[in-house]
Amino acid sequence: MAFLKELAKSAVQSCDIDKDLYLKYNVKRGLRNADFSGVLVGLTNIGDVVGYKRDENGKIIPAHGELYYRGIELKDLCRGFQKDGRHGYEEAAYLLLSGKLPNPEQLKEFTEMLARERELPEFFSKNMILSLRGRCVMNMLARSVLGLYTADDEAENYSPENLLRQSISLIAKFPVIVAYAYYGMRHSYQRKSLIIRHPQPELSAAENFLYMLKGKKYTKLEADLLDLALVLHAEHGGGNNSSFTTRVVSSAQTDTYSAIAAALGSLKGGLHGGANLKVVNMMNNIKMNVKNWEDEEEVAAYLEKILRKEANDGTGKIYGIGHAIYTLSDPRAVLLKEKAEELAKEKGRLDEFKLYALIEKLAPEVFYKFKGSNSKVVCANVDFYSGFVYQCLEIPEEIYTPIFAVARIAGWCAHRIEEVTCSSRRIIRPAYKAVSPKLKYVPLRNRE
Ligand SMILES: CC(=O)SCCNC(=O)CCNC(=O)[C@H](O)C(C)(C)COP(=O)(O)OP(=O)(O)OC[C@H]1O[C@@H](n2cnc3c(N)ncnc32)[C@H](O)[C@@H]1OP(=O)(O)O
Ligand SMILES: O=C([O-])CC(=O)C(=O)O
Repeated sequence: MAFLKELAKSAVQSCDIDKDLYLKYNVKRGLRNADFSGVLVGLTNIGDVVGYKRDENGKIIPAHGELYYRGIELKDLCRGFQKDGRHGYEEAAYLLLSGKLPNPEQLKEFTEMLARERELPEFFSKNMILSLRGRCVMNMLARSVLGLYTADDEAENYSPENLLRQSISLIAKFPVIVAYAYYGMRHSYQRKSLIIRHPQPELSAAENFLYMLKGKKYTKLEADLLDLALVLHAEHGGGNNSSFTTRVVSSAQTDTYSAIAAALGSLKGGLHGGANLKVVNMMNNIKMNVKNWEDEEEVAAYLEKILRKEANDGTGKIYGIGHAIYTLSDPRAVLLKEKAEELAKEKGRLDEFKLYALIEKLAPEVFYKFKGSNSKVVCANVDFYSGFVYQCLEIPEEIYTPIFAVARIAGWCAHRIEEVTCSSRRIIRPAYKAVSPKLKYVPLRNRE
């Protein structure tokens, strides 16, 4: 232990870089400009995330968020399939992958192809169920994705048709693997029964996922809500951490499974997709420590305590709040909140919903007071309400972040195809300036 402690001290000392050096060399920390906008690093035809406007001098003007999948506004897409009374994830995935909305025949064929592709390769299925020990479903999913490489005879074929075939297969298999991995984890770590349900081809992606998790015990509203959550999480431009990871790894001309395993590692992070579970844990902490959930002063004081690193997990983060692009609102959080309220009423959890809504209202005010008037404009992001929705759906919390992956696999695949096939592609290789002094090599015998 003492040796490791010493080693860690030395590592930390030799890793630290003065913030002023970033200014001196004009390096954008986190690839973010001083006005909080992102450094432009790529072009895409897939998703467009709009979080602010600019005035004639180029200054950022906060605005309500808009999200477009292949040029179509997300809220219009959602209203479209909701109005028809059908599920929308298959349509969204088709749109993201192909660039166009499907006609009825194309949607039928694509849906049937997805349903067929849900079956896992037999050797893999048996092997996985028996050997998938692990405590983290995201990591189990990443390992399974790498395992699928072995089952794919065309794993290294980068033709557009093959990339699409692999994409459809992964979109179809992700929910199945997550359900099996969850039950495998529960079996090996919590000593509970191992439940294996076979995927049902006649069900939509959302229904089939609920079926594999809970059997037939789900309502129409629950399936509709999960479908909406999948559509809302399917894509978010090229710059979000996991899609950018997919693009960086894909730009080196590696295989689909390696690129997607890397994206999963990114999404798991607590500042990205992992925030949905962090929000639920934070809310549990708030519920325990705030006596009156309707008292604005008491709630605000506790949020300030979180920012001061004196409460919750001590990181100073209010999870589910803030976004790299959105300022006044995240359109996905707006759409999810609407439905979350409906669901909370049905489930008798309106008190909790109201506490979420109060925190959504108070967090930006508390944040500005704490950070000062030049701080960035923050709002609730998609992760703020999603965990609450999954709680209402009685989905185990171990798979909150995996659900994000089940949805985002469509966006990752679209970005991979764009990165690999685009005629203007180049390996992504930015520059790092070395700021450490040059030292002389000292022979081992002469060192202290
Ligand atoms: C699907 C998604 O990935 S949505 C995002 C999910 N993540 C979360 O909800 C975690 C909480 N939020 C955050 O950490 C951030 O808002 C992020 C990571 C989402 C966006 O980050 P950025 O746009 O890079 O903002 P950045 O982290 O530079 O924030 C600027 C400052 O505000 C602070 N800040 C931003 N959001 C928060 C927050 N929710 N709580 C506390 N402080 C925050 C940062 O710590 C930073 O402070 P500093 O200048 O003193 O270092
Ligand atoms: O865009 C981001 O930085 C994070 C996000 O909301 C997402 O990936 O859905």
